[in-house]
Amino acid sequence: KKKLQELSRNSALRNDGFDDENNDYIVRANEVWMDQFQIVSLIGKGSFGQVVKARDLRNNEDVAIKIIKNKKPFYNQALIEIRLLQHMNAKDPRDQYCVLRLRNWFMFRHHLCLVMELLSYSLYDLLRNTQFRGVSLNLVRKFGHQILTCLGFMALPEVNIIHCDLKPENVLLRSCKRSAIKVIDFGSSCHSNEKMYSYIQSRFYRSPEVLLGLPYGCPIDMWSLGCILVEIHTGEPLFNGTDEVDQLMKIIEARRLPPEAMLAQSQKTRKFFSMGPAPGEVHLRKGPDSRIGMRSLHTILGVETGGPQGRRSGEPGHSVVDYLKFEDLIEKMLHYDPAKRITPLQALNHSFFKPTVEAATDTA
Ligand SMILES: COc1ccc(N)cc1-c1cnc(N)c(C(=O)c2cccnc2)n1
Repeated sequence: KKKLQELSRNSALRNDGFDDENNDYIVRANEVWMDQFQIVSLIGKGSFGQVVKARDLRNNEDVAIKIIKNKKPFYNQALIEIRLLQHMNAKDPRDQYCVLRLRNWFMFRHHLCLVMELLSYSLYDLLRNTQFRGVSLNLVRKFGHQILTCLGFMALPEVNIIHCDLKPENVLLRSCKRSAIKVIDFGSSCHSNEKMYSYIQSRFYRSPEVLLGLPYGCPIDMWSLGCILVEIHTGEPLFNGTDEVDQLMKIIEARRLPPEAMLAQSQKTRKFFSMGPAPGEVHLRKGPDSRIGMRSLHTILGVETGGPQGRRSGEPGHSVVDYLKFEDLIEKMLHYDPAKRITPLQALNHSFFKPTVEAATDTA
């Protein structure tokens, strides 16, 4: 057995030559699997494995196949993703809540494979196509409404799932010609009452309660959404921390200090703050206290100065009134206290999503 392990470690003979040194399946274009799936091309790679575009010859449709790494931890996490996707798809039979559809799954050459509907580019790809200048407020409104519909569905008592990794890369256009989107990648997700990890969410989109190691729930996805909606309009991440401490510092610059109660409850406060002599007195460990509140949303969005970098000045749909509504919604999405943070259903009723007189009378 030792000899065989030695052999497989050193030689190219991994999984009979089907795998590379990262336990990823070696993707070969035009390969036909089980007389049904013809591999077309590689779409994306991640820690989980790879995603390929394929032709389902039996159902005559293009699909995306997520080929999970031939390694136990990735296999186990993918089984959770399958269970969550099946649960959500079953609760949304008419496909109304912008959740990725899982078509099928199977084992192939020791790789767990998830067959998914084929979507198009991600919001990150879209941002890149604007040279990171951002998309219009009207498009932000369309994307925001759909993602909130998805979060509202996930927060339903009979669904009760937290995404845990909402970011522009995980929101995909359904087709490159329309603004319809779907939320993907439930590989880090969990049921609200089955939380397994404390180290979750991609850093830029990580909520204060997760940064402070506090109990968390569905509101962590609302925090991420607040960061995402600002980013897709300005073109840049709202809080681009270089590490966890810097991440919270960047948040404090814009949102002032977290509530006393959250700091008192956190076991990680010392990581971010030094405590002053007076009770409740805190000082930032990194950077001067003077940075607190120095980067307001009002300025970042350019509410009264023609939008981000003044680039939207005079553009229809980008008036001060439009921006004041947008700023107010984001303020509520970025409440420190998860219990006070706006919920998806409340957000869907916010004035930012109400049609304006111009838009309503715009019969042109
Ligand atoms: C043509 O398809 C894509 C092109 C670009 C990007 N960024 C994603 C896709 C795409 C299309 N359909 C899908 N179902 C997926 C995924 O599910 C996916 C892609 C990368 C990582 N994780 C999931 N990804």
